[in-house]
This record gives sequence, structure tokens and C-alpha cells, in this order.
Amino acid sequence: MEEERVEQTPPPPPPSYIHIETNDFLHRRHKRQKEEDIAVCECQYNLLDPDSACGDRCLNVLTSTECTPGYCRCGVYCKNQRFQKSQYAATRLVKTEGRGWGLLADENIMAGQFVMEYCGEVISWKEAKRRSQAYENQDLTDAYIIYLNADESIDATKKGSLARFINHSQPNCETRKWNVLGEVRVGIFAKQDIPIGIELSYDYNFEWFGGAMVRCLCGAGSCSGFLGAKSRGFQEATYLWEDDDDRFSVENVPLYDSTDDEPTSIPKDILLIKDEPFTQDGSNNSIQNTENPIIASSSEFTPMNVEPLNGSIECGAQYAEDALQNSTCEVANLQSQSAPRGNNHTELVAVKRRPALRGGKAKRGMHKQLNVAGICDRFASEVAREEILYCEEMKNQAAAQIDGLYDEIRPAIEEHERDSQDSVATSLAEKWIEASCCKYKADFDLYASIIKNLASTPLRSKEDAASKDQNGVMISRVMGKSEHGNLLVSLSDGLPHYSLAAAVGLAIGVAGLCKALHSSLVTPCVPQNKLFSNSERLYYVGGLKNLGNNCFLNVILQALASCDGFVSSLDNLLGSEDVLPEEKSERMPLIFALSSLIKDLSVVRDERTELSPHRVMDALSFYVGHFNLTREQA
Ligand SMILES: C[S@@+](CC[C@H](N)C(=O)[O-])C[C@H]1O[C@@H](n2cnc3c(N)ncnc32)[C@H](O)[C@@H]1O
Repeated sequence: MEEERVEQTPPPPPPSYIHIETNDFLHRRHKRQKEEDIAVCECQYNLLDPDSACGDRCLNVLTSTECTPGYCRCGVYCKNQRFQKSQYAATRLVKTEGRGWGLLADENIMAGQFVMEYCGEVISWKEAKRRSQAYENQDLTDAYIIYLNADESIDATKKGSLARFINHSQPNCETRKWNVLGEVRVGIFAKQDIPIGIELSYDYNFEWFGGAMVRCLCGAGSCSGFLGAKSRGFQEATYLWEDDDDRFSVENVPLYDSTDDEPTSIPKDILLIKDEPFTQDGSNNSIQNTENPIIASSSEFTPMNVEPLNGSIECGAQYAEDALQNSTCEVANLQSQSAPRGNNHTELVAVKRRPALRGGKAKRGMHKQLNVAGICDRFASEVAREEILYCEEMKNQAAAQIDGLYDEIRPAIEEHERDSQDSVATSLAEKWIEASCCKYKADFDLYASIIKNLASTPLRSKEDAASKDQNGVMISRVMGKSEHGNLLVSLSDGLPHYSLAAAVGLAIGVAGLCKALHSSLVTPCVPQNKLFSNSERLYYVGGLKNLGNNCFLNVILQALASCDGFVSSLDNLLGSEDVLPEEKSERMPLIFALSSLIKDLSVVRDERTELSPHRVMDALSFYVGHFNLTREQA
């Protein structure tokens, strides 16, 4: 029997496009890197250690910045010029089932390896929108526009690199942005080892400017069903109006609201606690939080071990909770704003989100207010009252400042929530960070002032105070010493609960503070207008250099620098006798780097000074495998 011969017709070639290996700028010129903007690393080539020439520990690599030729001491050995030298992995084009053309690995690719650059025409956001619509009108189903930043996109439809053929699927690759000679460029990087012959894929969500809705055929169980369903292409429909390059959204755009965040897990060691529970009346009641069931029911909670002082002093209600809420929310806010998606980043405080309020209105300012007047009323000292009221005024001003700013930067935050890590303009981010730092500082000063006065000034009798203010808060206080000798103060509104929030907020903020108070390190409430009051000169504390996208880290460092207790705790750790002084930087690199940077940050100078967080970042990489600052934020 004659065998039927099936003619294998080769698939038609992919629709023509112009192959390029560097971006083509349509609406502006390629930026020229200014000499003062060139980041020079500290690597030195060592024949015996090939990684010495700008490998994983290179400060530029850590900040996703390529070394500038001629400025890197490793010269030709520098391994950190992969975009510039088009050091791509070997790949092969194939025709797929139902998904057009795709790209296969043509060699074994290692996790973290740079696969290739996503090149195309760099166009403005408006042009991207126009083109996307035009392609849709032309019935082009394949879309090739991805985001570069809030203002620009890369269109690889007519011109592009092979990366334009990578399909969407359960991703074995991801996009990362790198700073190359002053321009941001998008690279495809392997998320895992990819054996030869396996198709490359990345997640189009967020990255993609898909015009038409295309049903996704990737087959993954978790797939949203459409390509780039969370991408801006879809989000476009939710914008209500535009004003030049700004877009304003309608109510169904989920807004981020920091006050929606609740701590869901708290590192136990922050609590400095063990043994039996305590209550404010010294009995053995179990700890409940009637007002915040989420916090109260957390299985992470461990009650404090304190020695109740004789007698009880009463104090104003929710400020510890308020303090924690503010601080965790702000940290969470910054994490949320800065953390790129899909990272295994280590979170300082795990947060969960609740749906935004209808109408997209932020709930800012809705958290419980501290009754400062009620608290002040209990202090016998006029000076103490004045100081606390002054701090409250500062806190209110800082809150008003940040609320005002929030409206201004909200479009950018929304943008950032959906888009990439660097889409918030630096000037806006800086304003926000500055205001956040002021808010932290003002909050901290107020709580510090109250606690300091509780610890050091006489109180009026309960009856005395109550007779003045029938509606005044019930105040109670339990003070004790933790096992480390730190004074712990817990405050409650008289209800039989000690919230987790209070416990943690106090443990974090107060332990350090009280310790500092005891050693006279802190004068928390020096009114600013009295600082240098006889001087005409301006004084500054150091600023932190933005080495790429490390503003999130900078704000945390700034906030920590204003907590004297934190600095002294670092000193205590460094003072440990188990480690020889000369070994400290090696054996405790992070603590060492943090301590010296934070000390530097606390110095008041008569000129502006820019400090570099390089060493801290460098030390972080000891603890976080493959630490990449711009990817693993917070
Ligand atoms: C950047 S291109 C990828 C290369 C494209 N397959 C080609 O032949 O040129 C994106 C387009 O590929 C197709 N595509 C990619 N991933 C897909 C998937 N999981 N399911 C269906 N189509 C997909 C869609 O048409 C999409 O607009």
C-alpha cells in the first residue's frame, strides 16, 4: 500500500517588521547622561574572582543601573553593560497553536539571566493611546505596546527586537527596568531556569497596552481569561477625563487607601514579651479588642510580660493604636507605592487591603482621634500641658499637609498602583516622602511627649480632672520593665482590652523612647521655632541620595533616624561583647551600616549634605538572596 505523503508546508513568516536592537525615540531625543549623573561603582577586577568585575554585589547592579564605559574601573571586564552590549540569550522563533509566533529558549537559560531587551519605538503616552486605537481599528490582533513609565510607552509593532514575539502565559520570564546611560530600558529576565526548547513567556498584566480584548489561550488555571486584563489598556476605560497629560479616574478605579490597611502579622520578637498575660487592673483577663476584631483575633498576638507598678494612673485612650495605625499604614503605603509586583520582597509589616470606599473616596483622616485635651487635663504641670498641646498642633499641621498633598498626588499614586515602579514623578515622590517624614516625626513627638510627661511629671487626681471634664477619657496606665530592662508603657481607654496595635506600637516606639529618656538621650519636644532661635543661619539635616528607585528605603531610613530609641538600640547591639570591635562591620554589616548612616543623618549641619545609602543597601544584600534594590523593595 502506498503511503500517503503529507506535504509539510512551512508556516508563513511572521508579518514583517523592522528589527532593531536599541530603542528608537520618536517624540524626543535620546537623553545624554550628564557626568554628574554617572554612578560609579566600587568594583575592582580581580583575576581570581570573576564576580569582582560588576557581578551581583556591584552597587550599580544592586540599583539596576548599568556601568558607564570609561567610568568603570573594571574596564573591559565589567559585566554590567548587558543592555549596551546586547548580551542576549540564544532564542528561536516558532509558530504556536493559536497564539501566533512565539520565542523558544535556544540554550539553557539560568534564573535571573538577562534574556534580551524589549526594544521598539519610544512614544508618548498620548501617541500610545492613539496608536492602540488605530491598530484596533485596523483589526490588528497582535499588540506590541508596553509601558516604559507613566509618560512613555514602547511600541514594537513596526520596529522591535525579538522580545516582541514573547507570548503571555504562566511566566518563566519577567520585565525589569534598568537605567542605561541615563535612559530607562526594559529587559526580559528569566524568573527561573529555562531549559532549551521551552517557550519564553511573561505576564502581560500591568505591562501591556493591549487595545482590543483578546481571549487568552495560555491555559493557566489562574489566568484572568483575557490578555493584560489588569493592564492600562483595560484601565483606560475607567478614566473619566484628561487634562493635558493628567488623567482622572472614576469611582470604580480601586483606590489605595492607607487607612484600609491592617496589620495581619507582626514579628513576635518586636513585642519583647513572654509569660503570663496582663491586664490594666492586674488580673488575668484574656486580652480582647472589642473595637478591632481583626487585630484582636490575630493568632500572632503574644501578651506582654510586665510588672505592674503600684497603683494605676489613667491616661488617654487610643493614641497607641492611632500611632500604630498611622505608622503601619504609612509604611504599607510606601511599600505599596514602591514595591513592584510579583516580588518575593520581605515586608516589614504584612498588610491586607479592604475594598476601597464606593466613589473611590479615600478614607483619610477617619481614624480615631486622640483626646489630647483630656490627657492634658490630667497633668498638673502647665509646662507639660503646653508642650503636649504644641506637639498636637504640629501633628495636626503635618496631617493637614499630607492630606493636601494626597489629593495632588493621587493620580500619580493610582498610576503607580497599576503601573511600574518608577511612574511617580520624582518631584512628587519627594514631596510625599518629605510630608510623610514630617508626619511620622510629628506623631512620634506627640506620643513621646505624652509618655515622657507621664513618666516624669505629677498627675492631678482623677476626681480633680473628672470634675473639670465629665466627658473626659478614663486613663489608666501600666508600667513595667521588660526582660531587657526597657520600660514598657501600655495605655488603654478603660475598656478591658489591650489591643495588639497598642502593644506593638508601644513596643516599637516606646521601648526605644523610654530607654532613651532614661539615659537622657532624648528631648523629644523642642519646638522648632526655638531651635537656633538666636541664629540667622539655616541649618540642615542630611538628605539621602536617590540611587535609582530607592526612595522607599530612604524614607524608612529617615523615619528611623528620627527615632532616637532605634539608634541607641543599634548601639546596644553593636556594643555586644561577643564580637570584637574590628569584626563588627564584617559580622554585623547591616547594623553597622545602619548605625553609622542613621547617626550621620541625625547630624545638623550648616549646609545641605547628601548622604548615600549605598552601604546599607550593600549590607542588605547579605541577608536577601539576589537582592536587587529596584525589585525587592522594603
Ligand atoms: C507581543 S505579541 C506576541 C507575539 C505574537 N504571538 C506574534 O505572533 O507576533 C502579543 C500578541 O500575541 C498574542 N498572544 C500572546 N499571548 C497569547 C495568549 N496567551 N493567548 C492568546 N494570544 C496570545 C496576542 O494576539 C497578543 O496580542
